[in-house]
Amino acid sequence: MASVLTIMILEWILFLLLSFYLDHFGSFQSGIRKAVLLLHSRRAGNRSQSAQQQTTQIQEFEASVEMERTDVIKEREMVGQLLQEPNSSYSVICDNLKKVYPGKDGNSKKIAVRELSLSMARGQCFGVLGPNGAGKTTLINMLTGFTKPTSGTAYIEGMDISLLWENLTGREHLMFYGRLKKLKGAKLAQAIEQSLKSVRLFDGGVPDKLVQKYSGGMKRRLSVAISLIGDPKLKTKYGGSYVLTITTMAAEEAEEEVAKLVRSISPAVSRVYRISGTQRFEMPKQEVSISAVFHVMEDAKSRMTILAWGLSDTTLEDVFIRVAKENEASSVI
Ligand SMILES: Nc1ncnc2c1ncn2[C@@H]1O[C@H](COP(=O)(O)OP(=O)(O)OP(=O)(O)O)[C@@H](O)[C@H]1O
Repeated sequence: MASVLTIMILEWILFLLLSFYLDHFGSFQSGIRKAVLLLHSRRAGNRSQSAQQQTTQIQEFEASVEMERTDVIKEREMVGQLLQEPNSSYSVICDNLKKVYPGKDGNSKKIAVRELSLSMARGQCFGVLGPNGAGKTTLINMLTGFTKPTSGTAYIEGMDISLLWENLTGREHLMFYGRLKKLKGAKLAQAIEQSLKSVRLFDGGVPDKLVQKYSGGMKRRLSVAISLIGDPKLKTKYGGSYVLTITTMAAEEAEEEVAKLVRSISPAVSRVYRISGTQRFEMPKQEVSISAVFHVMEDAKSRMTILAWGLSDTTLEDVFIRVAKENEASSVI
């Protein structure tokens, strides 16, 4: 009888401890993680750290104990190898790239990108997939210099991104990317000037200001210039056109007459927009001669009221509007 009672008391103590443990730490698996983490943070003398820091540590710790997939391990090894023996057929190499955003309004810090290592071969089309919040934008922003990595770095054509960006001027950025695209000397200088002008960053000493002094909009315009400098394939495909802008009275009849007139120059003309009497048209260069446009416009001016008109080459803005329109159309389909 005494031994039965002893066993019951022991069981009672055991279950009491077990229920206390589960109540405190949740499930077995996460409980073990948290318990180890708490132990770890206590050892490190972090008793006074806030709950916010603890949450971030939990995130990091859980990430580190998760088993890495074999392809991820292989990629990491590959990057290690490439960093030791540089290979020019890889144009982008990310080496343990990490981004942690600081916590705001009582929220904990956010690990957006966790020690990402990967290599992209030159000419390779590389897709980044992931659910909302997976860190795709943050990765691209780090690679394009809009966000500074918290740790780790990336090499683009062998150049370390952590040495760039905020302490360079707009002109220096374009010089860097122009050189990546094999432009040199006068051609490079010309391409830089053109790019800066096309995104309206040329005047007022703006090209020689540090990018850290640029506003958000100026940075975005610089990134458009960067993406197009030296390799205008994006621009040639969408930009092999003249742009004709004509302003008449804002009356349907006058506007339609102008549209008819412009279509007589080339059937492939397309109207970009029509706003209060101002219409913008695009005409494929191979089908239109500048002299024909002048001829038609002079004739039109003698017959109707043309308040203003102008002919120009496609600007980056036109290219952007066209690409955005095509995207919009394909997403509707
Ligand atoms: N500036 C910021 N400050 C704090 N947290 C941020 C900031 N930018 C992004 N985050 C957070 O970092 C995580 C990754 O965001 P990111 O925008 O990189 O994801 P994404 O994969 O591009 O998402 P989506 O597919 O929705 O565009 C998200 O949880 C997001 O809330």
